[in-house]
Amino acid sequence: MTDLMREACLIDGQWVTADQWIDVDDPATGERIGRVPRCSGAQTQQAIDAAERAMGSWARRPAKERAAVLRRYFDLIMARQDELAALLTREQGKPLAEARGEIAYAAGFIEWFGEEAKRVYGDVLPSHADDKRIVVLKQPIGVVAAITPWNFPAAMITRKIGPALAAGCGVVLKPASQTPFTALALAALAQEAGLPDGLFNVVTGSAAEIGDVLTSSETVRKLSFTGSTEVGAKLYEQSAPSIKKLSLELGGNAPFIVFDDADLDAAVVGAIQSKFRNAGQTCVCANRIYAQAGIYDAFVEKLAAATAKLKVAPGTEEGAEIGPLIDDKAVKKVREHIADAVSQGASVVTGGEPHTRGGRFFAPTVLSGVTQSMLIAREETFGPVAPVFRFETDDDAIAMANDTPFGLASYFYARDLGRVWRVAEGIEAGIVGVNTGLISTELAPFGGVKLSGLGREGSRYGIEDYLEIKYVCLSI
Ligand SMILES: NC(=O)c1ccc[n+]([C@@H]2O[C@H](COP(=O)([O-])OP(=O)(O)OC[C@H]3O[C@@H](n4cnc5c(N)ncnc54)[C@H](O)[C@@H]3O)[C@@H](O)[C@H]2O)c1
Ligand SMILES: O=C[C@H](O)CS(=O)(=O)O
Repeated sequence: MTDLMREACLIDGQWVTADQWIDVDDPATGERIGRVPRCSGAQTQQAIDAAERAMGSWARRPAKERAAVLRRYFDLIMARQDELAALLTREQGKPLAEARGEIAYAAGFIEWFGEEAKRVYGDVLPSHADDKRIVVLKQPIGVVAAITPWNFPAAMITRKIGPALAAGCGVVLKPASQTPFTALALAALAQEAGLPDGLFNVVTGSAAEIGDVLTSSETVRKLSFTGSTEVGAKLYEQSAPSIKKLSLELGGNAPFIVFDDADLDAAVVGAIQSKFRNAGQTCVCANRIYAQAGIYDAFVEKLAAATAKLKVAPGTEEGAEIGPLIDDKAVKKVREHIADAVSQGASVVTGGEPHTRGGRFFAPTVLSGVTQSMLIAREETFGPVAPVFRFETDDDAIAMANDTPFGLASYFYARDLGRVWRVAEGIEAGIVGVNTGLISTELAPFGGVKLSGLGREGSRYGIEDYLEIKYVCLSI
């Protein structure tokens, strides 16, 4: 059975190391769990060259054959779900139940795009002359560079390699240095599934050094990045000279609106699910909760009561619901947001302090009396803090929700049909959850507008970004 714990990188089908190493720690304990190579720029270039060599024959294989390999890959990931989840929790910290869910979600992208491989259709279009025929081909875009974040160490990877491999592309992946082991385990299983040597490469190391090689390479035709808007903008700029096709899944600042006709108990469940998943460390977490004046006090009371019941514990502990934050910097940002809000008049209804477990554990928190002028309204907290703002009218709610340069996810609870349509159409976001706090599925187009990014991942739309359209004009 394939060994999943790899302290080496995969380049051209070989597991390689480097002269220098990067330590990886367990966010729940701070203890070192292993190390990964600090790959060089030259090794990154070797990975690009390997991906280019391997993709030729892979793309020429019938789609049905590529699909069969991806199906085997899906089956292998699901067969090792528990071990992969345990590895993911050790390096990222999320509760084991959430990690198992992420592994299934991640495998879903491999399954979905394995099937989509067989449905990459071209066109024959009505011609402009009787001696001409117009044919449209769809072909793999070329070598893909993928750079991924630490908060979903499996799903953010397969959301990229799934469509890339299905389209016939070669891939070089740079995972986050905080969570490399899940990526390397996925690479080991890809080898077992039968992906050709060199088609899928994983390099760990200095983000800037590896990023420079990936963005400046003219062999790399596509960059798919998930992470902060700040880094995304930098990579966008670095990619410009080589005119790459980019997918950017960036930061968010999701509004969660509760109208006075909402089912309050359902809204509380949805707010808890959206806000506290992964201890608030997801790009689609409710970052600002707006409650209409007439139900504000009742909603805050219900939300605080449910929040106070959440179990804070290491992800491996039975019943854990809120794991540790990823690092000390994350704890510092949460504390800054709370302190700034309280200094401007907000109140801590529950939580508000680091958890008694110490380390990177933070008590799930509800703030009331929050206003748009506070840091927590303008920045992505990326932690377990639920700030509740009061609003009067529907127009006020839409205006406050849109008062951000971001536009990834948004949520609202209401039952009036006209209100649902007006708000869903008025919110500036790529994703709108109506009477639900959970929107994540490989079957839907995931992505943002404004500073939250470019492109969509998942769904039948997700493979288009890994294809080029070729117009063939036939003279007959
Ligand atoms: N839109 C989405 O789907 C989505 C999903 C998850 C996370 N995110 C966002 O990601 C952020 C948190 O994740 P993070 O802290 O890992 O983000 P980050 O931007 O710091 O890092 C993301 C990845 O980019 C790499 N990186 C950093 N600087 C780089 C550089 N100069 N050149 C090349 N690569 C570089 C990192 O090593 C990591 O692999 C949040 O803003 C969150 O909203 C967005
Ligand atoms: O952090 C953002 C991820 O995209 C989370 S999910 O895909 O919505 O689960």
